[in-house]
Amino acid sequence: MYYVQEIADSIHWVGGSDRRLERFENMFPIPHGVAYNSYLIMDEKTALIDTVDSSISALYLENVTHVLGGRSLDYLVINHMEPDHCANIEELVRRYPDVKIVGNSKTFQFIEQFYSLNKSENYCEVKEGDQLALGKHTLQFFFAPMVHWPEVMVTYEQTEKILFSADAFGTFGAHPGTIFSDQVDFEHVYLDEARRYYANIVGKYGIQVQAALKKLAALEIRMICSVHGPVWRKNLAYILDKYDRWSRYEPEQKGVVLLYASMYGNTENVMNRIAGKLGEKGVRDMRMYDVSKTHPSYIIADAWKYSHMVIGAPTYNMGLYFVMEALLHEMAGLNLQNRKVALVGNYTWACKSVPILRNLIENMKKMQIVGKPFEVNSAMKAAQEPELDKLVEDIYTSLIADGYQ
Ligand SMILES: Cc1cc2nc3c(=O)[nH]c(=O)nc-3n(C[C@H](O)[C@H](O)[C@H](O)COP(=O)(O)O)c2cc1C
Repeated sequence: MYYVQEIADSIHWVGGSDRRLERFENMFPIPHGVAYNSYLIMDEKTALIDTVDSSISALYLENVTHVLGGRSLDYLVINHMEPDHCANIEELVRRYPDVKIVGNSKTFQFIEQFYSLNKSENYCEVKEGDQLALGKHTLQFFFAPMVHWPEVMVTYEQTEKILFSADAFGTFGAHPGTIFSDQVDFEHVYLDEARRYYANIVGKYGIQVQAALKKLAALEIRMICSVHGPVWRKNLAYILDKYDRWSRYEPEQKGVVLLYASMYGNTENVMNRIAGKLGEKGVRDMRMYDVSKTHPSYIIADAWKYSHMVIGAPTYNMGLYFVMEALLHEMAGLNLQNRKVALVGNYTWACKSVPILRNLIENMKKMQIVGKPFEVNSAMKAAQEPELDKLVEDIYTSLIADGYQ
């Protein structure tokens, strides 16, 4: 049976949550599920903003039917053509054959690639800044290309001053029973997942996010309605500030992420010793990951959060341990930049891990290698203690120079 909420005068949330799906995009674990939001405006004309994933189609269509209350659907606005928001376009057109589909030229190109609608007479193409009057409400469209697909646009409702923001400001995590960010302890319930969503899905496109934020700064926004996660009606500056920081690749927090690969425990031992020594110096903000154990999306999210990384890995078949190599390629692909990085390499007969690690890091933008990379020949020996202490001191000095307290 339907479940909907009116979020503003005549504007209804008609989405839902999926807590069964193991991996979002078949890649990212989602232990807290995921929410798919769609919004229906009931005015002289009716307008539905985006749709949802096929996993919740049945509930979604009941929601839409219930709110429409026997009326027809006049407009279907497609801000984003990713299938987790578009799965219901064909069914909606079948049910409401006269519905006007509102999008830009790229939207319609993608509709035709994904579906076999053959309903171009229903297309209502908009350009940057165009307006659509529904009665009391007027929608205005702004393009946000590559946040994070080329066709993406956002829709601004002028009367209630609501931004329907597509994937922007979204997060992993199903609705916990409430749909507004101020009804939960966002900082503890959602923030880590919002960062993981941003870093892994939108992170590559910092320049484009910055351009979109600049455009939106000209609007008075009272509510942000993303297609994932909670609706923002209070403290909007909080999430806007996070997006601004994340998209500038500026660390949120001074601190150290230690990530290592290790087969027999010798690299792990050195990483533990580094963390222990940093702890003795008073560093509290540290996260340590075995890259073979933790899904890369979590490590990448923390790399986005913290200012420093220590990366350790063994040499493997004259190269770098595969899992570490894959993770660093992923980080580079997501455009992570502006971090301070210390390196640890291990080998038994010829050390390749250090030069490869150095090369991968130096090929990323604005990365700074801290201290002298520490090489372990199979297992660390007591004679290397002063050298390790020096590296730890260099990491600590760099943290303090960055303002760590
Ligand atoms: C399949 C395999 C390939 C390896 N290839 C190399 C290599 O090309 N060069 C080298 O010096 N050591 C190589 N090693 C040795 C490890 O890098 C070395 O034993 C290291 O100390 C392991 O670190 P860990 O104790 O953290 O796992 C290889 C080890 C394995 C299991």
